[in-house]
Amino acid sequence: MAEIVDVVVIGMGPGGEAAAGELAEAGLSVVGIDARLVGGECPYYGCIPSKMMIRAGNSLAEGHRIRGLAGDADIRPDWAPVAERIRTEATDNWDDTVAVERFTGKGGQFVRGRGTITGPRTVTAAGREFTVRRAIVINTGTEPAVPPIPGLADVPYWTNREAIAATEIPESLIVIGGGAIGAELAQAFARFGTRVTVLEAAPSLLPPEEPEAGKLLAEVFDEEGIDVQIGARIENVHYSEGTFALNVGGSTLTASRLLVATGRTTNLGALGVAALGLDPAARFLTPDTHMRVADGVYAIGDITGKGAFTHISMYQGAIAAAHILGREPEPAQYHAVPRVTFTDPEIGSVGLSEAQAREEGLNVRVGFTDLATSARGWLHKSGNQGFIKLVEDADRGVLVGAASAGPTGGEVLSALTLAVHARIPVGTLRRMIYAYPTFHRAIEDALNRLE
Ligand SMILES: Cc1cc2nc3c(=O)[nH]c(=O)nc-3n(C[C@H](O)[C@H](O)[C@H](O)COP(=O)(O)OP(=O)(O)OC[C@H]3O[C@@H](n4cnc5c(N)ncnc54)[C@H](O)[C@@H]3O)c2cc1C
Ligand SMILES: NC(=O)c1ccc[n+]([C@@H]2O[C@H](COP(=O)([O-])OP(=O)(O)OC[C@H]3O[C@@H](n4cnc5c(N)ncnc54)[C@H](O)[C@@H]3O)[C@@H](O)[C@H]2O)c1
Repeated sequence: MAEIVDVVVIGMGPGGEAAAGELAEAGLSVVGIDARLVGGECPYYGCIPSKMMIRAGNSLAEGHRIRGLAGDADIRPDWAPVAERIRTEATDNWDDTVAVERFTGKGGQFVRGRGTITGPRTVTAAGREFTVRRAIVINTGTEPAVPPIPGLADVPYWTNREAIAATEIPESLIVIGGGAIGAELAQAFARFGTRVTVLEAAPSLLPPEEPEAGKLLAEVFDEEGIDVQIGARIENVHYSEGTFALNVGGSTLTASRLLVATGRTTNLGALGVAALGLDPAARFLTPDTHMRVADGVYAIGDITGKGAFTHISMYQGAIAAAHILGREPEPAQYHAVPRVTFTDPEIGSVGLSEAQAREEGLNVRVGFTDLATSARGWLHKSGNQGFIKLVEDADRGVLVGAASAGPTGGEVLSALTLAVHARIPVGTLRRMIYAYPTFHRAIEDALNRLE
């Protein structure tokens, strides 16, 4: 017999967990369903533990920068504290008891299992059937995508999940994919002494970002001894006795570990979206500005294809929860989505790239400045690589996109995100006073170079 509740949240990623908690606290009867861990990819296999690895790797890199700036240092990397921190502080040994209790403490009911939509208002999970009075919220996220390279499916490759859980540093690592995951993890492992090769099929690292970002990262990786092969065509993969062998462009590359970081995949068919009249073969669900994909059905997070970032999941979750509660949330806007790849230098960007702005037919002016030649970059010296790039819609006199690469590129991005989000006139940005000698003062230089 179906259990009648107000809301069912299928998948408890960051936005789903927050929305389910908010709805339960507001007094609705809420069932949260997750097949794996409450909180989703970010706390257990993504943002949080990967940034712990990166923080540790960056501290090693800073240690190496002592030479030439402040004397000498004897750096001996040790992965053990990183693995321990990830196990105990980040993931509770991949145990979500605290998150489950946080939700049930707000009055929610948690069901561990795979949720399937069986009708416009019904969901099944763990042998139970739920009928909703108000809403179904879909926050099922993504799974690592594995490309159809001959032999790959038969070898014990890592995805981000195994890489994050590594208790020992691999002697050598081949990373397939030089996107956000591949670039971040490649550099983190390399800084602990792993010999790393990155194979990227596109003509640059981080292909959706400005080409200057991919070029900069390739230069830095080269300086750090990371082998980067762009335009890579992997013919096949073999594995024998602890060694992976990849045939790439006529030569054979070997390593003790192989990380597949080639994007993400979804499975709307298995979720049962056909029962809602939606296309089960589609890759993403396309919500309206209040996150509805059908009457009484909301979708949030990576599954919406609006940017696979925790901040998008949280943003959309808050809108969906407010709408379900009958409030009038501001419609979702995506013209100023910020993103930061936490390599060193960090690569931050917001809004449109130059190429996207030109594709949209805008009258584009671009301002570019090299961070290393700014006052702060020059005095920072070692580790000062970076740039600011601004993309202006010259007809409206506002920035529609910007990129900020550098030691604190993600933090400098905040000013640029505000400018794009609030459509602040370029004239106003030019009249602003930029503190000397900050990294963000380079924004003023880039503004003066708009042409
Ligand atoms: C290595 C890595 C690093 C990252 N770093 C960052 C970062 O620094 N910053 C950032 O903003 N983003 C980062 N991301 C992306 C970020 O993790 C995701 O965008 C974020 O988790 C939001 O995803 P989501 O809300 O769609 O759900 P997810 O986090 O993907 O969670 C979905 C949940 O749904 C569950 N589920 C799926 N199907 C079902 C079903 N049928 N029934 C029940 N449960 C189901 C899953 O078990 C999972 O718990 C990173 C990702 C990775 C992999
Ligand atoms: N700091 C962050 O915010 C952060 C960090 C990690 C991940 N993420 C999110 O997670 C998503 C997934 O990350 P990802 O790195 O897996 O995906 P991605 O789409 O960012 O990068 C995948 C890369 O793999 C390449 N590729 C695909 N097939 C290939 C093949 N056969 N051979 C060689 N290269 C191939 C693609 O050209 C692409 O550059 C990202 O899009 C991002 O939104 C965010």
